[in-house]
Amino acid sequence: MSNTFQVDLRGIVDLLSHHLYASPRVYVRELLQNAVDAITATGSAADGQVQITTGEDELRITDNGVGLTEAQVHELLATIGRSSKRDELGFARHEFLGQFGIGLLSCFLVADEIHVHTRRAGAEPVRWIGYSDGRYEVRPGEEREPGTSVTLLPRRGAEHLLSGTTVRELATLYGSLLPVTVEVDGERVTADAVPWESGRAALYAYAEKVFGFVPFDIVELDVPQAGLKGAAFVLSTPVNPATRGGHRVYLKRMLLAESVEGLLPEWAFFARCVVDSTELRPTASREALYDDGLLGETRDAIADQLRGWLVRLATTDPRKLGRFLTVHHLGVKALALHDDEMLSIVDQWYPMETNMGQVTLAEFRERHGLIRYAATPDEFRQLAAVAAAQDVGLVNGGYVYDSDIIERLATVDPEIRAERLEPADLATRFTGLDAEAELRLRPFLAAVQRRLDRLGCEVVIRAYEPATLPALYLVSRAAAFHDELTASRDRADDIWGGVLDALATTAPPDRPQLVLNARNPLVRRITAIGDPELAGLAVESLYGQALMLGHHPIRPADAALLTSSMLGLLDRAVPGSER
Ligand SMILES: Nc1ncnc2c1ncn2[C@@H]1O[C@H](COP(=O)(O)OP(=O)(O)OP(=O)(O)O)[C@@H](O)[C@H]1O
Repeated sequence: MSNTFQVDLRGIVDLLSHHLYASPRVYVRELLQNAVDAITATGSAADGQVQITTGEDELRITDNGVGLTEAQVHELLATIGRSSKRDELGFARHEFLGQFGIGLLSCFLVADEIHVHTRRAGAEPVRWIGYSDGRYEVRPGEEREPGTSVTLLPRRGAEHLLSGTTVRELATLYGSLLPVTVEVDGERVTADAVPWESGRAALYAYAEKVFGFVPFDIVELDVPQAGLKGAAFVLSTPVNPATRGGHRVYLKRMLLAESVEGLLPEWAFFARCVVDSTELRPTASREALYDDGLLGETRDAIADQLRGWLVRLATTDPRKLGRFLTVHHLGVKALALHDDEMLSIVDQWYPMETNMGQVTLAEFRERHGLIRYAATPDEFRQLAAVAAAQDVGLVNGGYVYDSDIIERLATVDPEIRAERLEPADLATRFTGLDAEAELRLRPFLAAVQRRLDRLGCEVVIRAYEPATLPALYLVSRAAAFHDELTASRDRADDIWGGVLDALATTAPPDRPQLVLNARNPLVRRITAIGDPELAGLAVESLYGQALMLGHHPIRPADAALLTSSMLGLLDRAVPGSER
């Protein structure tokens, strides 16, 4: 025995109201959509008129569309899931907004009765009344022009959803770009033109009004395979790339939603779009885009257009690109750690701080071959001038993400070489003195070494540029670690002190170095004075100055030394004897 499924209308309405549609307010959209489809079916949308009137007891929407015959009323209005908008094979017909045959049911979210008064040209007028409990009646209708009026009698408690203000607001929201004329209580809610066909000035005004910001720039979007046109507004203030921005999407000129995701690739966090598409498909609730192959292609095409904008900006207006990166660099760089395209944009266009000025990594590679970088701002400050004087290019990798970006570039592209420069590496580039000079300076070095021994520092003398720099304090990473340990040891109690001592003994023995510059005139004079006490005070003072220059931490012992050397020098410098 074969039977037919029975459908419980209350169950269906409950399903729609609580699970399919996010809000009962969608009923206005569904009614508008039916009216527009009925007009589309006449083939002359330009003359399409949709009038909505609101009142105490009812809401009415009238269209001059195709209307329905009595047979169609039975077949289409009274059969859930039946739609005139599919072809014989059951596929959605391209020209219509609706496709599922359930939209009208959404009216039961706000009304207990739906009255449809309709006439098809050449047929008799019909009146259909549907009740939320699943009954319906069909009777002959009063004379009327071809077209349809749908009247809703509000459910108790839902009256506010049918009020003039709410309906005007909803009709404007969903329908303002529709290609027919829509009026609510005699007031037109449809615009004369879509924003992206109204010129750039109109687009700027649109962004400000609808999105609430003046865009940094506007990129016009055109994806023919999706019948998509629109605009991307580039944000003029930084945003967190993790907060996914939504886009305003229209399908066949009807608003799908104000905050649609998935239209842009993740890296395009800096843009908000408004688009209209004739080919992209909605989900059944019409609140999101159906994620199919076409959406993927569209995303790729929009990505290309945004990338094209960035590249164009780089060639036509690099200063503007610079401004863009100033605003969005944190986001752009954060994404560059995961996204190869962003990585390449950063590589090509983002100027980084180097000891040769602000240059992009791509330019830097061109000039220096290898990307040498300092991993912290302190290391950079220590090394920048000296490295520049030696003609060693150095990037400050100390800003957020910069070192990681440099390292990732080298991982992604085997052609790119990157190397972290350590202060100690620099010492190997300094020139040693000739044997005779070494011999001559030995007593001097031995004397000053004795004074600096207790600070754990080794004094050496080398010739290097710039000659204006008298001394450098160079710490290798291992030595820096060792220094931190000693500083902690000084502060720790006995138990921890023991542990730290054990660690310290395993730390490599390379001590921080105070490298005096044999090319510096002051250093030359210091090494030549016969007075060992004065020479000692001067070197201690240079030690303090080198510490500060490199932004090294000043330990209590360093501070004490600085004070005593300064006072000692003053004592020597100020003439007169104690009274
Ligand atoms: N104003 C109208 N004029 C003419 N026919 C209409 C009108 N409103 C509804 N209909 C007919 O009733 C059918 C069912 O409408 P309903 O809104 O339930 O579904 P749909 O529009 O086909 O699809 P969807 O569920 O995607 O909105 C429509 O396919 C259409 O044939």
